[in-house]
Amino acid sequence: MDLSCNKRRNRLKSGFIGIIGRPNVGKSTLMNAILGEKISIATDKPQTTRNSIRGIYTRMAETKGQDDVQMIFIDTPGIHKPKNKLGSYMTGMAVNTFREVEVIVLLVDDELSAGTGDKYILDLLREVDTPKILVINKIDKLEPEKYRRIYEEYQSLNMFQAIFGAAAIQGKNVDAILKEIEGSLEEGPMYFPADMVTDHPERFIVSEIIREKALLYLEQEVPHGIAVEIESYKEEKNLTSIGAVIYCERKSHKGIIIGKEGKKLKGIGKSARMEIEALLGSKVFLELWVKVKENWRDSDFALSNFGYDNRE
Ligand SMILES: Nc1nc2c(ncn2[C@@H]2O[C@H](COP(=O)(O)OP(=O)(O)OP(=O)(O)O)[C@@H](O)[C@H]2O)c(=O)[nH]1
Repeated sequence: MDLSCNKRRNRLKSGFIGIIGRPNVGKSTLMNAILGEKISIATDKPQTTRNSIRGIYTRMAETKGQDDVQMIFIDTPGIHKPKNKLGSYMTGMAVNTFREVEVIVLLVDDELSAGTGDKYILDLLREVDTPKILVINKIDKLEPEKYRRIYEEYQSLNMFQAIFGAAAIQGKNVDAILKEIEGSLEEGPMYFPADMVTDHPERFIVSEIIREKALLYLEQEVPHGIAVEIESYKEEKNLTSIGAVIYCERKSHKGIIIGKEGKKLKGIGKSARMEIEALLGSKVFLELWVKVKENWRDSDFALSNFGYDNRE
């Protein structure tokens, strides 16, 4: 009898997966559905995600003979034709991601012929031979006929090893997507401990929550020229004190963010605080300031200052 097989550990399949797609298509929502935790912020305003955020999905096999799996997801910034330096930075980061990952998951929610910018992404994708999976997201609100058209249009490109319909917001078909990804992974190392869901420090997630709340509260006329910087972060027994600055590009925006009698800023602070308290599991004292930094999206200095510098 071969006793050695009793000691044999399950095989581990692991790898990096890039979730890509046009702004607002549901990438963050899909990643959150996979991870079951809120790692990446999701709003209905495009270009919400600026940094590549890693989410780590680990599944340890329940029975012998099954594989253990670790998938490290990279939630890339919305890709679009660059209009300024921040735009170039975001696109540059996304293209680098295509080359580094084991699998690319492209999310779409419309027909290519709708001219929504997916063509631009496809052109970039053609440059790499990484395996690609297509996810047609938001099927909960797509007419079946339209879904069929999107499906056929993408299928005719012969670029994808599999095409799925999904409703990330309901977690619909997420398991099937995971299974397909798993099929493309090879035996590899355990990159992160099994209980880790992100390699980003809590501070960063906190700043993203504040940015999300600010975007949700702001009027249409304030563009995406806001950034959040955590100035102080002090953890005490049952209280975390956080001081953060919301930077905007124009003086007139500052007034909008603060609102009449400071009401808007208070609202942003309150909803951010409640979510941060849930994240940290402690009481939070959150102080917010608003400062103007003109044209920060076109300034190399400000970009690297806010952590958006991709030059090694
Ligand atoms: N109806 C419907 N809405 C969805 C679905 N998935 C995402 N959304 C919504 O679409 C909006 C954008 O979702 P995000 O996950 O922030 O999109 P994103 O692609 O990460 O956006 P960027 O960060 O701008 O690149 C949010 O309002 C989501 O709630 C879905 O399956 N169905």
